[in-house]
This record gives sequence, C-alpha cells and structure tokens, in this order.
Amino acid sequence: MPSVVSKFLDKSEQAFTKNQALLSSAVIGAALATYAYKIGYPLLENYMFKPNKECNSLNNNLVKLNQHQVLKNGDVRNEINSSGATHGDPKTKSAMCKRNRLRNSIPNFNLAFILQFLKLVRIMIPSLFCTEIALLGGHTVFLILRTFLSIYVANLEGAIVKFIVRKDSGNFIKQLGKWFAVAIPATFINSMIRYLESRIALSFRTRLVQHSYKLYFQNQSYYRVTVLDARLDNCAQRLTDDIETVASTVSHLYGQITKPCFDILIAAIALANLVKSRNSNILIGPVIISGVVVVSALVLRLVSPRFGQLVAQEAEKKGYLRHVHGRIVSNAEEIAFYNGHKVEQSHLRSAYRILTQHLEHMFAVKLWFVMLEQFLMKYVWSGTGMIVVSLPVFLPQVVKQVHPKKLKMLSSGLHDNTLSTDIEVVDDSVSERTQYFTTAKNLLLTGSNAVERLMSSYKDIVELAGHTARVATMFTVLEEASQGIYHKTVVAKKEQTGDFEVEFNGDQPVAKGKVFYSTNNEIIVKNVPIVTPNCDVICPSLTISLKPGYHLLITGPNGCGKSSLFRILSGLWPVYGGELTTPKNSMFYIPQRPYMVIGNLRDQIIYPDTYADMINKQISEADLRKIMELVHLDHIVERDTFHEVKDWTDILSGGEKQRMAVARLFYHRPKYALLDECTSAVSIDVESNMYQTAIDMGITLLTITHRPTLWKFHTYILQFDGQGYWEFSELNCVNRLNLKREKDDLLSKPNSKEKTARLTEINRKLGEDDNEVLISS
Ligand SMILES: Nc1ncnc2c1ncn2[C@@H]1O[C@H](COP(=O)(O)OP(=O)(O)OP(=O)(O)O)[C@@H](O)[C@H]1O
Repeated sequence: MPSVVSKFLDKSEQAFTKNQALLSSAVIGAALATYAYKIGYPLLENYMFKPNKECNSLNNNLVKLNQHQVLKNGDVRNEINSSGATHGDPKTKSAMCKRNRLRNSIPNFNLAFILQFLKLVRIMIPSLFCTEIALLGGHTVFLILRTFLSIYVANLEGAIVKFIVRKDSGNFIKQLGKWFAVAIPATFINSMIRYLESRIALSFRTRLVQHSYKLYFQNQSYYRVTVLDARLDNCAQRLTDDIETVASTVSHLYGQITKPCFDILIAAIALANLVKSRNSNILIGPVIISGVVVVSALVLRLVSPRFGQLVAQEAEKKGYLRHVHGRIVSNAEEIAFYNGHKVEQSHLRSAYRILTQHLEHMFAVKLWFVMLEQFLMKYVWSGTGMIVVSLPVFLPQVVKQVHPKKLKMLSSGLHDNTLSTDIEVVDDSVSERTQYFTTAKNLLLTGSNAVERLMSSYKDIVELAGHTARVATMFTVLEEASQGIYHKTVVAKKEQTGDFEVEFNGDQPVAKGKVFYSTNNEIIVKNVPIVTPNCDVICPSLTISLKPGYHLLITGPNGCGKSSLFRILSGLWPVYGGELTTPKNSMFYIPQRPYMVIGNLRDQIIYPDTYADMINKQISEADLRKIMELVHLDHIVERDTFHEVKDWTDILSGGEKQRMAVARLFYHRPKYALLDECTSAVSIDVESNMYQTAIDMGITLLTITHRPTLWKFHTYILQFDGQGYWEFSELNCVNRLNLKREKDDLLSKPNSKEKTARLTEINRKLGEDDNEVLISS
C-alpha cells in the first residue's frame, strides 16, 4: 500500500510539477501584491487625499458632538443645525474643517506632543529632589547593571562553547559554575527592574491624579466642563484610563529607551574589542549595520500609520461605551419601569460596535505595519548580523608582522612582555573561531534587540502622543474652565435675543457682566440677562432686589428660566451682562431630585460638611435627631441609626429624599434657600410645617413651586411670562388665591369666548401656562 501511494505521489508530482510551480508563484505574487497595496496605498492616500481624510475625521467629530449634545441636553442640538445650515452645506463644512484643523492637531511625534509631554513631566517630576527622581535613579542603576550582565553572559557563553568544542570538561564545568552563579544576581536585577518600573508608573499616576483632582474640583470645574464647555468628550475616561496609560507608558518607555542605549553602547565597545582581538577592521561592521538600521527606520517611519490618532480615537470610543453603561446604572429604575431595555441595549450595542469597528480597523492597519517591521528587524537585520560576524572570519586578517625574536620564543614556549605589543599572533583554531562567533553573535543579538526595542519604542511614543494629548487637553480645559474660559460652538438665535445680544469674541461668547459680593446679605440683580450655555437668551434683562426676610416666590411656564436664575445666582452660569451682587457662601440650593452622598445617614444630613466640620460647629447627634424629627424622618434614624452605610439613593423614597434635603437645609441654616420644587413629593401638611420651620430659623426662601399652598409663606413674587418678560412685586396672597379659585370655577364651566379671554387674563396674572385655555377652547 505505501508503495502504491508513493508511486501515485511520484506520478502526481510529475504531473503537477508545472501546475504547482505556477500555483506557488501565483500565491507568492498575490501575497506580494496585497502587501504592496496595504503598505503603499495608505501612503499614497496620505499624500493625495489628505484634506478629505481630515474632513472625514471632522464628520466623525460631528457625530460625536451630536451624541454628546443629545446626552447632555436631552434634545438634539448641534452647531450646524442651530445656525440653520445643514450638514451638507459645503461652505459651513469647509469653514469648520479649517477651524477643526487649527484646534485638533492630530496626535503624533511632533512639537505639540513634546510641549504637552513636557507639561506632564513637570507634574510627574515636580523637583530634582523628589521620590520619582530617586526611583528613576535606582531604575537606571539596575538597567546599567543588567547591560553589563548581558555582556558578561555573552562572553561566558562563548567560553562555554569553546570548551565544549575543545572537549575540555574541567574548564567547561568551571564556566558552567560561573553561569549558575550569575543567575542569582541576574534574576534579582530583572525583578528589581520590573518592580521599579511599576513603582515609577504608580508614582507618576499619583502625581497626575492629584493634579487633575485639584483642577477638577477647583471653582466647580467638574460642572463647568460638562455643561459650559464642549472640549472634553468624556472626562471620567481621561481622569482614569488615560492618566493610567500615560503613567505606565512613560515608565515603561524610560526603561525601553535607556536600556537599549546602554546596550548598544556597551555591545558596540565589546564587539569592537572582539573584532580587534582578531586583527580585523573594526569600522566595516558598524558602517554596514548603521546603514541598514537607518534605511529600515526611514522605511518604517514612512509607512507608519497614525498610531497616536488611532489610540486617541480608541480611548474616546471606550469612554463613550463607559458613559452609556454609566447612564443605565444611574437610571436603572426608570428604565426598568419603562421597560426600556430594548432601546438601552441597542444604544449599548451600537456604542460597542463603534468601538469594535475601530479596533478591527486598528488591528488591520497594525497587521501590515508589524509584518514589515518584523521582516526588517528579524530577517534583514539577522542577515546583516551574520554578514558582519562572518567578516573577520572570511576577510584576510590584518596580520601584523611578527617579531622574529617573539616567534623564536613562542616556538620555545617562552614569553617576553617587554616586546612591542603590536606584535601579536592570532590563534585561528576552530575552537577560538567558535568562541569568537558565539560571543559576537550574542553581542550582536543584544545590540540588535536593543535597536529593535528602540525602534518599536517609536510606535509606543506615537501611541503615547494620543493619550498625552487627551490628558494635557483635559488639564488645559480644566484650568481654563476654572478661570471662566469656555469653548463651546454656539450660535445665538437672533430672533430670541430681544434687547440683549450676547457679544462674541471669535466664536466664543463673552461674559461681560459684573459680579460682586454683598456685605449686608442683599441680593441685587441689575439688568442681568438669563442666557443658557447654548447662548439662547431666555430673558434679556432681569432686575430684582432682595433682603433677608424677603421670601420670594418664582413662577412661570416651563422652560422660562426659573432654575436658570438659580444657576446664575449660585455662580454656575456666567453673567453675560448687567451687575449681580450676592452674599458669599450664604445660599443653599435644593433641587427636585436631591443628591445622596456615599456614606452613612449622618453624612446625608451634614453634606457637604464632614464629620470633623460638624464637631467644629459643635453640633451633636442629638441635634441631628431633632432635625430629623422636624422633617418627619425620625423613624429612619430608629431603623438605620446614624452610622449605617447604605446606598441611600435606592433605599429612600422620593419624598424621603426630599425631606432629607430639607434636613440638610436645617443643619446648615444658610441666609438664603433656593428651593427648586424641592418638596413636590412631600405631603402638603409636612411641607407647610417645613416651610414654617425654615422661616422661623431665619432662612429667606426663594421658591420655585406650582403649589398654591406654599404662596402664604412668601412676601414677593417674580413672575416670568415665558416670552422673556417678567414682573417683580409684593405678593398679595389673598388676591392670588381668589384668582386661582376663579380659574378653577371657570374651568368647570362650558366653553365660551368670554371664558377663554378671562382664563388667559388670569393665567397671565398668575404666571401660569395657557394649556387649559387651549384645551377648553
Ligand atoms: N445646560 C443647558 N444647556 C443649554 N440649555 C439649557 C441648559 N439647561 C437649561 N437649558 C435651557 O434653558 C431653558 C430654561 O431652563 P430652566 O431649567 O431654567 O427652566 P425652568 O423655568 O426651570 O423650567 P421648569 O419649570 O420646567 O423646571 C430651557 O429652554 C432649557 O432647555
């Protein structure tokens, strides 16, 4: 049977030899053509279609911007739509292309990267006498030791091979003993290198994190960069993953670059000595090697994809995926009630798909580059190494003239060291040649590995440029945001601006309003416009003046700017005009959905104070218990005690959370309380008790509410009409309640022209929506 098969194979071999040869050539040809296309076409594309590519990247940015705006505002707004132009408008597109090009330079190994990197280095290594310098010093020492060890091991291997070839067992065992003895310091040095690299990475990370946290929490920058500025797509991703990657890459690159440099230097010296010992020319080898390395480096640089840009985009897409996950976690209950898992799943899937598509593209781009890199570094360099190593063997040696006296002495077995040193005899036995070859090969390997690591570091540096750009940009934006400098592409709608027009410097709005702190606890708003972060002017000019004890009721239809006024009073939104005078640190805001902090029940009440602040204020737990009684939450204290740590956002009901927020108000007792429908889920009797208690405590109320039962606690009223106009007056509660009753009566009557007219009139006076009028008519 085997003979049958072999005969068949023989036959088929004869029959198919020609076809096989053709097939092999076709496969090799196809592989080469694909290779050339994959490497060459992107190059060609880079030179020929550069602008288009940038516009494509702009489109990607636009998609991102749209996503971003949807996420932030709940409705789709973007710079092109809001100006009335369309995505297809070439003028707008090219203008934006230009602006985008100026703003977002592509991360690469360039001047911008060096400047950004130096900025980060100054943060990571703040002075010459810091822990990081000590760690880097230790790391450097171990790297140098490692290099010397490599050279020693290369020589040792050469000697071992020589004694094997010579069949000299005694010396072989001696060298082997040395080999094992070296292993102990070698493993220690290697482990220390790895340990120090990780320690340096952690130290760098800590410095960057501390710096970023300082900036993030300075002047409410965490709020400003999300609401008022559009430059940071996902701050959480930059604060966590990007910082970590920068720190670990820098630490890794330090070893990756310094050690190869030592390796190259020491290996070159050792190789030169070795070649010299064989009386060969020491220049030919380095010249050939340098030529090949330089050409390879140039070729690789030419065909290198934009790794910096690719990793920056990857980080951005990862950040978006994380963001979508985060939204589901924080809105789990609402989503579950709505049964909205299908929509959420589709959002998650599409975010994941965007990431995987990008990764696939990145892997494909890397594949061809890595292939070329391997080809050059593994095969071309090895071949060159073999040529260089073989030169001293094949080329005629520079045999120096041997002194006749020495020859005579050598033949008689005597040595005279006084004779001239340039009179040498080279032992060209097989064992010596083997030793030379093994040592030289090892040294060359050390050198070529070092060059390979240096060159592949270029890829790491370009990738580092991507992360560096993200972290450095974050620092810049946080610094600017804390100083009130924002960048958000906005186009004011002229028809809405009324008397007030936002002034622009380039494409950025200028906050020209003046802000003062009052010494007598007054609030004075003088001709201040209410302008959203998108530069929509909601109210062109507002003027009100409040003193402690002036309890203000704020009413008006949805979206008329009631909460926005609170944002301006609290300093969250810029003042674009007029003058604003507020007391410093005397206002306490309570929203409709209060924030529950991580911690125990006590932490919920005293937030944003810490326990130490509470002790300093001489407030005891007995006082907290009284506060909890005032807001009817004493049962929670009985149930959970003040010290139990729980997820209070999930545990407390909506009404309980609102009462907890009022407990917070009673704990802090500010001069002014900004209450934004903060008791809408609390029963009317408890709500009234709480309002009365607040007034009794001397807190002045600024209340946004739709509940008439709260009117009686207020003395002034600010009524917005939703068209940009407002009325500020003393509140006549009886009048207002009468109007409210009349309105309720009218609504139960049959429709008529008179009814509609009167309803419109009453709604105007009450500052309420005209919806009922529309429905009843
Ligand atoms: N961060 C933001 N960026 C852009 N526009 C915003 C932002 N926050 C609010 N707005 C817009 O400002 C306008 C006024 O909002 P505001 O929250 O002040 O309304 P409101 O009077 O409190 O309404 P409601 O009674 O519904 O709470 C709305 O049109 C809203 O879309």
